[in-house]
Amino acid sequence: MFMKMNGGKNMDGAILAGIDSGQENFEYTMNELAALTQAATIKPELTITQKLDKPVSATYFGSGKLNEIKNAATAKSAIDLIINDELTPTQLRNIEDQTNLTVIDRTALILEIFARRAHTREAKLQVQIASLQYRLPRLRTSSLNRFDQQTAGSGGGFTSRGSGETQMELNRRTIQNQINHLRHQLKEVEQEEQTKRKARDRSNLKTVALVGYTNAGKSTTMNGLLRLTGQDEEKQVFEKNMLFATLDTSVRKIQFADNKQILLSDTVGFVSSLPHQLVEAFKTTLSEAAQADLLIQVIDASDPHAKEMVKTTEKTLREIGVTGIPMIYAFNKADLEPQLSYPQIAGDQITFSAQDDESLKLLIKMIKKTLFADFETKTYLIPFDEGKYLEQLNSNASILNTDYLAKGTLITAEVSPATAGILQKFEYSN
Ligand SMILES: Nc1nc2c(ncn2[C@@H]2O[C@H](COP(=O)(O)OP(=O)(O)OP(=O)(O)O)[C@@H](O)[C@H]2O)c(=O)[nH]1
Ligand SMILES: [Mg+2]
Repeated sequence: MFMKMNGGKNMDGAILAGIDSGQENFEYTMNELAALTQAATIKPELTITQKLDKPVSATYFGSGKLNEIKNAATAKSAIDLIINDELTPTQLRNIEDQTNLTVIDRTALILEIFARRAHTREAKLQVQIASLQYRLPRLRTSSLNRFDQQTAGSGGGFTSRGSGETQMELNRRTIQNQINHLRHQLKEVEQEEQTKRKARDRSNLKTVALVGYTNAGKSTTMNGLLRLTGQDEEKQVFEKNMLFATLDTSVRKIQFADNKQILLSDTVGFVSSLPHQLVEAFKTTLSEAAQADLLIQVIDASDPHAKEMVKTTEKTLREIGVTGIPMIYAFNKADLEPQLSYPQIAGDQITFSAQDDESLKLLIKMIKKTLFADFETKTYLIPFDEGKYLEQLNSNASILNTDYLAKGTLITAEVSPATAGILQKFEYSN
């Protein structure tokens, strides 16, 4: 695992480098790389970029640029080189040979952060598989050996290498076996999750999924909604100012004051160019959103790159097959932007703060309006000996009025199409 000998107190320094081939969001992805670097507790010392139409196939950067990087690293006492792209195994090896730095590409960096943040068994297995998958073609890429090699089981580690050809073959086979073994375990865990999911589906509740960029405030929104609707504190999820605080999916039932209920899920956040190994390994976790009736895309409105983040989120959603689900665009952290007035709704957008109750109430209103548009107001006369239907209404529907007549209870409520179907025989007309 990538653990610092000093316990992370004096962070390693790194040179950040990338190729600018005219892509429109280059600067944004370099900034994001710096944030990811910090999330892996490495200190970005200096950023070096090269304008090139496409990377040099053997060494990624041109040789002059590699020299510049090497000299800069010496001047800054940096020992890591973090590159804004996924490198080929050859590029990785060549750059390490030429610079004597530990080369960490964007994929390895994100994998490392995920490895550190994974808490649930499912997330741990998913990260381990993705990490091994990344390592497999790169087994002999490096001659530097700064990181512990006992990583195969724990899922982390930027690099790994064998001492010779035979050792390498052995490593390769071992890793492949390990991947197979972990996949098998993951399947079992996923099946358990699947069973839970099926039970939830049977409950027939509308489901809402929070999606969006990492650190946008999804978990804070979830916790705010839970608190406001009086759910137990233990139902709260983990929220923190760091990239990829959440790596698993939490689903909670929420009952509003008018008895309407939903299932709300909070899950992994996105980042630009999420490594394909991770998308693959996390598919089941991510696909929670695919089953939702409504998506709430949480956006950090205080981030200057909010627009790009929306694009990234939508691209990732398409990649994991989440399309055609109604979406609320929730522009969060409005409290940090003095020029924004909040809470405020415009069409399918809300400007709000997940830490502000008035905001959350307005969000609830919006959720209800979208999800329960097909609810109808009906009046029923339920005979006294059919009490179970009355109970059902009282616990599931928003009751607008109740009266007691000689023949039974006269009750007016807002009901779902399903409930309306069941209660049709009691419908009251005067
Ligand atoms: N000022 C302010 N900070 C907020 C608001 N909402 C969330 N935050 C902060 O933003 C940080 C990230 O919040 P999370 O809820 O953990 O973000 P997330 O989207 O779940 O992030 P990941 O789990 O990493 O994908 C935390 O430090 C929150 O306290 C808000 O409305 N205003
Ligand atoms: Mg979260």
